[in-house]
Amino acid sequence: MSHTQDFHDSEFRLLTPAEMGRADTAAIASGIAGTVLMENAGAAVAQAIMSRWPPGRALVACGPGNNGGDGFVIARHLAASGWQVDLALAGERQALRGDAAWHAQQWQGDVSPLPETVPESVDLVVDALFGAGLARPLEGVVARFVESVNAGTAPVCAVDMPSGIDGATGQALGGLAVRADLTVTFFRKKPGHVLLPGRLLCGEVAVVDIGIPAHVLHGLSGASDEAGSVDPGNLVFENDISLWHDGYPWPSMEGHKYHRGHTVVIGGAVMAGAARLTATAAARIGSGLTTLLVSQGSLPLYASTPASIMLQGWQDDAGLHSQLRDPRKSAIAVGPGAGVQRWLEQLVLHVLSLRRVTVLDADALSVFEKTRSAASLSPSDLFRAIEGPCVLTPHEGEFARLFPSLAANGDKLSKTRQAARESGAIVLLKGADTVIAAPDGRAVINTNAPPTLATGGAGDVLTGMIAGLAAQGMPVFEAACAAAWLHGEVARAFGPGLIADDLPAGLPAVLRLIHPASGRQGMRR
Ligand SMILES: NC(=O)C1=CN([C@@H]2O[C@H](COP(=O)(O)OP(=O)(O)OC[C@H]3O[C@@H](n4cnc5c(N)ncnc54)[C@H](OP(=O)(O)O)[C@@H]3O)[C@@H](O)[C@H]2O)[C@H](O)CC1
Ligand SMILES: [K+]
Repeated sequence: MSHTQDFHDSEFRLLTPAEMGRADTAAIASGIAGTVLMENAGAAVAQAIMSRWPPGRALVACGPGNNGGDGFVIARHLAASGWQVDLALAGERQALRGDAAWHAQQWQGDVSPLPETVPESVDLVVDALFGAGLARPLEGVVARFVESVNAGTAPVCAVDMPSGIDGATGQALGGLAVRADLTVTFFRKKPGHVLLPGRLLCGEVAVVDIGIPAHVLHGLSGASDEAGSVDPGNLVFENDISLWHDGYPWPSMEGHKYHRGHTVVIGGAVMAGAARLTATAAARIGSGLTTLLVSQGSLPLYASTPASIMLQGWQDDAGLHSQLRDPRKSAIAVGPGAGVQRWLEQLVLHVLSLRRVTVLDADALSVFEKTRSAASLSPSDLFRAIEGPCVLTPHEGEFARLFPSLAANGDKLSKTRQAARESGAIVLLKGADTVIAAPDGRAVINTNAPPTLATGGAGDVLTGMIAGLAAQGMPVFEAACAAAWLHGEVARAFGPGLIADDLPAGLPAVLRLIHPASGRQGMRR
C-alpha cells in the first residue's frame, strides 16, 4: 500500500461514521438528494431481506433519526411486496426531521410506539433504531426492546449497524447491542463491522451501493498535498489480498537464494520449539536462507530443526554480534522462546542498532515491561532504539506491558495506531480482529482468523512469516498485512484440529491459490 492514492477508493476501505456522513454530504452536494439516498438505502435493505426470507410478518423498529428514516422506506417496500408490516417508532412522529420526516409521510400504514417486547407472531425484526448517529448506550424502552429481540427467535436484519454498536470502534456501548443475522450497510463498511464484538453482532454483512460516487472518497480523509499525493494517515482497510498483492515477493526466474533474502531467528535456551516454528515459517514463506542462531550450549535443544534451516551457535555476545554483522542477513526475528532475561534487552538494542528489518515478539517485548526489576529498561528505551524497519507483534497482554497507558482505554484500532505512533514501529496487535498500524496512521484490520488459531506457537509462526516476507524486500507494513492474511487463510483451509506446526506446512497450498499464475485475483471471500 505504498501508493495509498490507488487505495482511496478500494472496496476494502473502511469509513468511520463521521467520514460516512461527509460522504453523504458530498454526494448530496454533487446533486443526489438526501431523500433519494434514503430511498436507495431502504430499497436496497428491503431487497436484501426479500432475497433471504419469504414474505411474512415484519416488525420494523424505527429510531428518531435517519436510520429510522431508512426503516420507513423499508416498511413501504416490504408492504408493497406482500409482507405484513408493523412499524414501531422510538420517539414522536412529529419530531422526525428532514429526509426521515419526508419518508415517514410516504408511509401509509400505522405507526405504533416501540413495544418493550417483540410479539410472538413476528417473523422478522428490522432494526432501524440507530446507525451512524449512536451517541450513547441504549436505555429505557429501547434497551428493553433490544433485550427482547436478542432473547427471541425471530431473525434480525440490522440497518447500517446493529443498534448499540459504535460504528467507529465495534464496541457495544453500555454492553448492549442488537444481535443481527444480517446487517446491510451503505457504500463502505465501517470499523464497527469488522472489529469485535461488532463483527460478531452484525451476522452477515452486505454492503450495498446507494448511488454515492466513489470519487467522494478522495476528499474524505488524509490531506492531499499540492502534488496531489495523499497523506496515508487515517486510511483504514479490511485486510485483503488486493492491498498487498502487487508487492508480494514471488520468486523470479532470474533470482537466486541470496535475492530472496536471509532471515535470522534468534532462539533461546528455554523453549526451542518456538524459535523452530518461527524459522520454519520464514523458510516456508520464501526466505532464500534462514538461520537459527542459538547459544552454543543450547544447540542440542534444536537438533530436530529442519535440514533446510541453518543452525548456528554462538559462544558469547561478541560471537553473536559477528554472526549478525553480515548485511545480507536482511531480517532478524527475536523473542519467541527467548526467555525474559537481562541479556535479551541488550540483544534487542543491538539488533535494532543494525537497522535491519527487525520483528520483535513475545519475550523481546515483555522484557521491556516497565514494572520489572528496577535495573530493567523501559518501553521508552526500546522505542528510542527503533530507527529502522521494525514490527512489534504483541498479544493483548504484551501490549499492556509495553503500552500501559494505552491498553487501559481506547478501542483496539485507536490504541494500536497510537502505539505505532509512539513506538515508531509497525504494531500488529493480535486477536480475532488483528489490527496492523503504521506510524503514519495507516491501519488494516484482519478478519479471516478462525478461532483454531488460538493455539500455542501460532504467534511464533506469524513472526516468522512477517520476517520471511520482509527479508525478501517486502515493505514491513505490507509484509505484516500479507502474513496476517495468509496466517488466517492457512488456518481456515486446515480446519479443526490445527496445531501451529500445521501452519508452515499449509502455506504452499494457499500461496498456490493466490499466485498470479493462478489467474485469480486472490481468494475473494
Ligand atoms: N450514506 C449513508 O450512510 C446514508 C445513511 N443513512 C442513514 O442515516 C443514519 C444516520 O442517521 P442519523 O440521524 O445521523 O443518526 P441515527 O439515526 O443513527 O440516530 C438518530 C439520533 O438518535 C439519537 N441517539 C443516539 N444515540 C441514542 C441512544 N442511545 N438513545 C436514544 N437516542 C439516541 C441521536 O440524537 P441526540 O440528539 O438524541 O443525540 C441521533 O442523532 C445511518 O446510520 C443510515 O442508516 C441515510 O438514510 C441514507 C444514506
Ligand atoms: K440499526
